[in-house]
Amino acid sequence: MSETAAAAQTLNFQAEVKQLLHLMIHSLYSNREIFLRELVSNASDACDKLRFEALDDGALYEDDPDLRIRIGFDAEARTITVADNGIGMSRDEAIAHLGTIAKSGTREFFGQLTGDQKKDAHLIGQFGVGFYSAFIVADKVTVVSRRAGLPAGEAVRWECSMAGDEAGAYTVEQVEKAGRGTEITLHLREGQEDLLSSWKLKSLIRKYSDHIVQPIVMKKEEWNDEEKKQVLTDEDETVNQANALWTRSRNDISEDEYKAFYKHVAHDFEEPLAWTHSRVEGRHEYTNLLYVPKNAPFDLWDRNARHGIKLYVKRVFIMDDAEKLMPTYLRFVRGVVDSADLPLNVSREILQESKDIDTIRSGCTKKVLALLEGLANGEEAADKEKYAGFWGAFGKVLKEGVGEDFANREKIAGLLRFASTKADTPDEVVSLADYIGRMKEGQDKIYYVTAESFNAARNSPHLEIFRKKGIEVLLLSDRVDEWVVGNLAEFDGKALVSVAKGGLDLGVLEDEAEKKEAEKAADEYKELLDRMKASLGERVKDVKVTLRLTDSPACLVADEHDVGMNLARILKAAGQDAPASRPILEINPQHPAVLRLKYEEKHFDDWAAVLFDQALLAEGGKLDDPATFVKRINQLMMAMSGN
Ligand SMILES: Nc1ncnc2c1ncn2[C@@H]1O[C@H](COP(=O)(O)OP(=O)(O)OP(=O)(O)O)[C@@H](O)[C@H]1O
Repeated sequence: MSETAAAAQTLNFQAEVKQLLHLMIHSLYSNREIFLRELVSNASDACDKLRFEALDDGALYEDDPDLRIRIGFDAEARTITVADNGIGMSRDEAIAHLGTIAKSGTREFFGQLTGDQKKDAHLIGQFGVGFYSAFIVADKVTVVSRRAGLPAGEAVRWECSMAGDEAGAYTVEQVEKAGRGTEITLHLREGQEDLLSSWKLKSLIRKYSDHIVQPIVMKKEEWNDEEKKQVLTDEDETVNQANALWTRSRNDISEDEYKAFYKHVAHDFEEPLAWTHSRVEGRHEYTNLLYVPKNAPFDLWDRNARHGIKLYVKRVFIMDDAEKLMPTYLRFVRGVVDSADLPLNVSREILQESKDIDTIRSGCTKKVLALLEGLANGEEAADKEKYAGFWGAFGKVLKEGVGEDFANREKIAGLLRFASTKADTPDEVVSLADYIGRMKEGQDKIYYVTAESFNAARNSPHLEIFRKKGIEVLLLSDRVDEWVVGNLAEFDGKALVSVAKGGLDLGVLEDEAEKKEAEKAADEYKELLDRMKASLGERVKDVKVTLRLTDSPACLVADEHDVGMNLARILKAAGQDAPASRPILEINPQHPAVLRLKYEEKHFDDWAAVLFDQALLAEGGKLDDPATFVKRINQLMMAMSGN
């Protein structure tokens, strides 16, 4: 190792770390006890990693094969130490892991902070507080760590001291450390003295870290008659249960234990929304304990975001973030899968190919969908409330499943919730089953409209006839909704039909008299339709008399097999080529503006263009040439006022 690396060096924190430290202290103070949970959680992960790496290289255990976490305190020095004999950190790793935040989406996360302590505390919880939570209770933190496999002389000492509540820099230097692993010493702030007690620390461990797989040991205390107080002995005692929670039977695990374990695996601050725990036997034997979080993580939409499943094989930790274990549309699920059959040396590459993994994934997917169904259809009001919460946080992600998971499509479709014309509010509360239950006598289709915003959907002219007849229409305004309807042709035998595509066929809901009227109008208006078509030229595929409108003069519809207008716009915005297709302009023969057009000579082309453009605007489209549109409107207004 070079001289410079060995000498103490002062390095600056990444700007975001400084910000996080500051926020942590100010926003999380009322949750100060979590620091112990976070440090123990990291220590446990470090032990897991060592156990896994040692599968290939047993020498990493050195002469210390029993993994454990040790917690101690020194009342005089006012310190608490959390030590593990896990994988440890090299100097470079300490700099990278403790001096920077490498998570994707970090900048976006900081952009969301508001300065309101309560809200920010919540956000920080979602971001993951981790190691830095030590600074809630300590104003100086010293980390001494040696990576397994490195010689005793190549350990690193990392230290950061806060001046007031600010810390801008830390020091690293090379030191000796006999045992591998990490020892973190917290120099407590004023007012934290209550933490310097065996009783207090033990109760925190039992409360937050009971489920940790490795033993958490502390020195035993004994009553000393001479000193008339409890004194520490040299004897160790294990404070936690120290067994893998998921291997225990469901009946033996309390709600609180499940919740505490969730916070560890998910690095979440909040309690989970729901969980499913089962042992699957048969061709493949595995245990899964899967949680649905309450809130979306800050990086839900980041393609490189971590996935939340930890894979174990026969209780040996294999990997975090095993993305193959959950389909992408369930990427918010957190938890553990422990397989009895996979080889211990399984790698990400092997997972990609493994049929066993496919089976486990499909089993886990079913479990999560069943869990969600249980909430969605639950008798208890609390379940429904939970499902509404789930939908608010993850509904958009679940929608992706309709196109992604063919085998479970109908099930996923059953879990979807939409806004509709029934309530005419943006709240997504209507299931397809609700919709079908409310269908009109003789109605055999599920109608929907897609638009870029809820208001554009709600006010779409295409809804006029539906509103008049009291037929419910789903109002879809998420981008992903186009993907949903593009992949979901029917539900429960009922076709999903866009109200803005193809010829409107209301089947038996159609009024015969109206139909006749329209046919008559089509004959009567044939000449006008032809003239308009000729005038609009390339902009339209056809011009027809409509059945859809009651109030508006015109609307645009896509031909049956063409890409819908909203989807075409989304594709265009995403830089993708939508197949070029022209819309059909439908005109309302009852409307005075249309009636008038029959007799228009001089300004016919302007009228036709304005009708087209306003139909385009009404359904959320953008004008190619807004200036000309405005000019035409002005000209027509002047013409009407006799100028
Ligand atoms: N006891 C430890 N032994 C070895 N490495 C550690 C230890 N504690 C922390 N680290 C390293 O520092 C990194 C950062 O820890 P930190 O707790 O801040 O975040 P995290 O655990 O990765 O994620 P989260 O913020 O979600 O908790 C860890 O990923 C790990 O690589």
